[in-house]
Amino acid sequence: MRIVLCYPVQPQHVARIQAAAADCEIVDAGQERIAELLPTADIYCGHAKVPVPWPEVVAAGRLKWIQSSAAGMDHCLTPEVIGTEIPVSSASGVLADQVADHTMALLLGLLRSIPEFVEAQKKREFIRLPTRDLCGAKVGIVGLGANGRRLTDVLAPFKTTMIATDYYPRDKPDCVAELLPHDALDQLLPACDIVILTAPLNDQTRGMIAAEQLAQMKPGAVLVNVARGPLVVESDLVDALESGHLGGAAVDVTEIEPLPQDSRLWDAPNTLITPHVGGQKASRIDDMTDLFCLNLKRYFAGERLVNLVDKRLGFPTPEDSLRTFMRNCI
Ligand SMILES: NC(=O)C1=CN([C@@H]2O[C@H](COP(=O)(O)OP(=O)(O)OC[C@H]3O[C@@H](n4cnc5c(N)ncnc54)[C@H](O)[C@@H]3O)[C@@H](O)[C@H]2O)C=CC1
Ligand SMILES: O=C(O)C(=O)CO
Repeated sequence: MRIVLCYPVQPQHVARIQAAAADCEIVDAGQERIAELLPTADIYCGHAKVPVPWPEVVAAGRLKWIQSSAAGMDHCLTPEVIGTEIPVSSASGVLADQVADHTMALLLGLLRSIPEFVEAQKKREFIRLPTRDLCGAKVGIVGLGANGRRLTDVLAPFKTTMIATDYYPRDKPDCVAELLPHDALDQLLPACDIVILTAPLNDQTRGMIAAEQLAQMKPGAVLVNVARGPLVVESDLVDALESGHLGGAAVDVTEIEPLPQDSRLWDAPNTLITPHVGGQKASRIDDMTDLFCLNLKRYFAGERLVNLVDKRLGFPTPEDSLRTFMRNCI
């Protein structure tokens, strides 16, 4: 069997994968050779950022399992892959701490006017500027998976009131006041001072925040997107910021990445943009390799994969999540 890798492994990671899959040939394709080598894979672990010939890969009939090295599955859940029996597992949970940290950095930076203070600092100006409070705010979280749940832990001490929506509205964390079904967005939006997007990108969520939803948000409310850019219709977001209806936006992800030089978002008022770094983490490759090795052992033992994705939905069910696996291990 041949395992093809497309995440930035080093020799020690390859050695660990080899130990977990003794009889397999391991090929580190990297981004440079993934399009060429994926059709030769029995098992694929990675996140190709270049176009991959999925119809050819599926037609070759060789691929038996995809382990994504990303939590977002939009890079590999093409119609061809969804239409096969090939199991797909996600990296959900591996980056949740960092995405929560980054969300807090964006949110607090925006509310406490940090970019304006940095600008003033550069000019050696010691001036007071208006700031806004996180404490006491009503925060809506759209998507209570690994990232959304970790974010509720981190937000809890800030004396906010949290409400959330999720596709599986169960196991409400104690710190969340209300957990609503995914189609109750029109209840969440008008109620919140801050709305944070942590849902996956799929046919249902693409463009879920457009002019109509932005108009439902409270005047002065803030939108934070740490999920995927296409959840939001970016031109509508810029309109809502320019009109002053929204009080600000913080985005780690944009419709097109890198954000095009001529995008209106660059100049939108009260907007913080980071270049999709929410999941950056010192131990990311080590932790991803841990998850892959765990799943390799389970795969060869004929056991159910951790983070097995429901391909129809595009994310793992709560029962298959890494969170449930970890809870059952304790
Ligand atoms: N900014 C970054 O660097 C990162 C971004 N991400 C993005 O964040 C997303 C979420 O990551 P995880 O929490 O790990 O995924 P996850 O798979 O653990 O959770 C997704 C959650 O969203 C819920 N959901 C699905 N459709 C929904 C809808 N229409 N409305 C509300 N909730 C819905 C699901 O029930 C699930 O609980 C990923 O799909 C990925 O696109 C993930 C990691 C890093
Ligand atoms: O894991 C993901 O989906 C990411 O976006 C990481 O950068």
